[in-house]
Amino acid sequence: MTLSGDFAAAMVDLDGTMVDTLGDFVAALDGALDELGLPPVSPAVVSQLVGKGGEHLVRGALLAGGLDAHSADALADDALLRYRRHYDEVNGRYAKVYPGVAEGLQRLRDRGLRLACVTNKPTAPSRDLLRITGLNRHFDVVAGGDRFERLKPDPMPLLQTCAELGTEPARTLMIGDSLNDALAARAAGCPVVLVTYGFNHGRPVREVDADGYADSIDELAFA
Ligand SMILES: O=C(O)COP(=O)(O)O
Ligand SMILES: [Mg+2]
Repeated sequence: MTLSGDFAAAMVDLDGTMVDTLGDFVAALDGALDELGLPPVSPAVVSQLVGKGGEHLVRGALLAGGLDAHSADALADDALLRYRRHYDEVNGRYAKVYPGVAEGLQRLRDRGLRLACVTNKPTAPSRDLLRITGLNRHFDVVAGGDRFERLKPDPMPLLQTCAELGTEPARTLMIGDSLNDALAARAAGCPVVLVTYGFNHGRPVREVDADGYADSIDELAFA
């Protein structure tokens, strides 16, 4: 797809946009659930829970495992700690970079855009995953969810990242895979393109209001 505008930078989401991390999420959740004596959750359920941060993922997995809301809330903090420990262990093991990502990021850089990774995943595992996949060399900034008071879909992570990049939101393209990214971008005043292969909370991504949709980051062209 072709974008028109004078872009100074791009903010790129991580899970579902650059890297298919479903296998890592499933393995880490299963490790935590097993310690708690709970059954594993299916990848299909996990894929609908990804993108809104670890708290949302773990609570959703507990509910999907049959716990009622009260029991899920009571277990949530403990389960989250176990999940994060397992995630750090498996981070990158089952992850796959989507086709066209490395090439697409290189093309954005060749156009002179500065790049930031803006994800609801915490910063440390995000940096590790970008290093493991070799994508880290493209990024000036890696902004994980723990750096901000509020996660996407709040515009705060995008606005603060634009400030760090020194770019105006209107000239900073958001590339994401979900409603979460699109809502954050709209509220921040950033143009937004959604990739068509990601998670989007289990819903068709073209239902989401965005400036465009791309089958790969490498497909992005500029007028
Ligand atoms: O939910 C998460 O932990 C991360 O999701 P995101 O990289 O798509 O923001
Ligand atoms: Mg995502």
